[in-house]
Amino acid sequence: MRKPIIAGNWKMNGTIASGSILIEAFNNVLQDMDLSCDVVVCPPFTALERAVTLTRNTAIEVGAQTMDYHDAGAFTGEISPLMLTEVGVSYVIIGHSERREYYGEADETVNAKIKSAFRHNLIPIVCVGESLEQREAGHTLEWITSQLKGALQGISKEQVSQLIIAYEPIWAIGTGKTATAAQAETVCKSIRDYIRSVYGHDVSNEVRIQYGGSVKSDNSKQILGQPNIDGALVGGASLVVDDFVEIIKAANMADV
Ligand SMILES: O=C[C@H](O)COP(=O)(O)O
Repeated sequence: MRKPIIAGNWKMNGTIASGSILIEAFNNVLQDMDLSCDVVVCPPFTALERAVTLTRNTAIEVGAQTMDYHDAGAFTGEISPLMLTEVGVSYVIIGHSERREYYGEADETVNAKIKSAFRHNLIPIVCVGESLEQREAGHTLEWITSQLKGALQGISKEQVSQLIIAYEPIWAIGTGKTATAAQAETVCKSIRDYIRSVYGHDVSNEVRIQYGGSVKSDNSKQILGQPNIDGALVGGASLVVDDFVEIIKAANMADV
């Protein structure tokens, strides 16, 4: 039985003040709910410390949107895993398609970041996903498998069972064009099959796989009801209290 996990990726949005208001609003609603899923918010770096303070003793955990894989050094502009753990962050998104596209993050970097995250007890949320061209050319599964192979090189079975894989088709991110529940399930199942083939049955049963890409309150129930989808990585809708709460409610009801 895998516990669903809903993570809100705020991307480069908001301020410390607006993020605090959002978290307080989530807290107000979630404290009265009987939560059976994990809830994570991933604000921009500058708002992380406040987010950790505001979520102390609540059901909400805090994640970062990326990090460097070095512990320290001459890496101007970067944030290290040590800096994240000092602030009290528990999760880190790694290899988001926007990082891959705009900042040249390759599978080798993603792999180094996952290893670094585990060295510092951060739980990685590892993103994979195909472009529209790849989907239309029928290369989706092959591409996702190659991304996973590169990302998970040298990662132990135990670590694979602890990380989160987020399947995010690039064409569905921020476009309002969601993958159908069936399309998302097909890819998430094939991810689980791949994990089974390399790491065995137990690991594949334990690893949690999220779907991300225009998840909203009105499509979350169907997506989260799929047998191989254990949660969602939510962008835009995670900035709207009612929408994010509805998605959490859908995960709470999902029979995974
Ligand atoms: O990390 C989140 C994803 O990129 C999805 O973003 P979106 O829900 O705005 O499409």
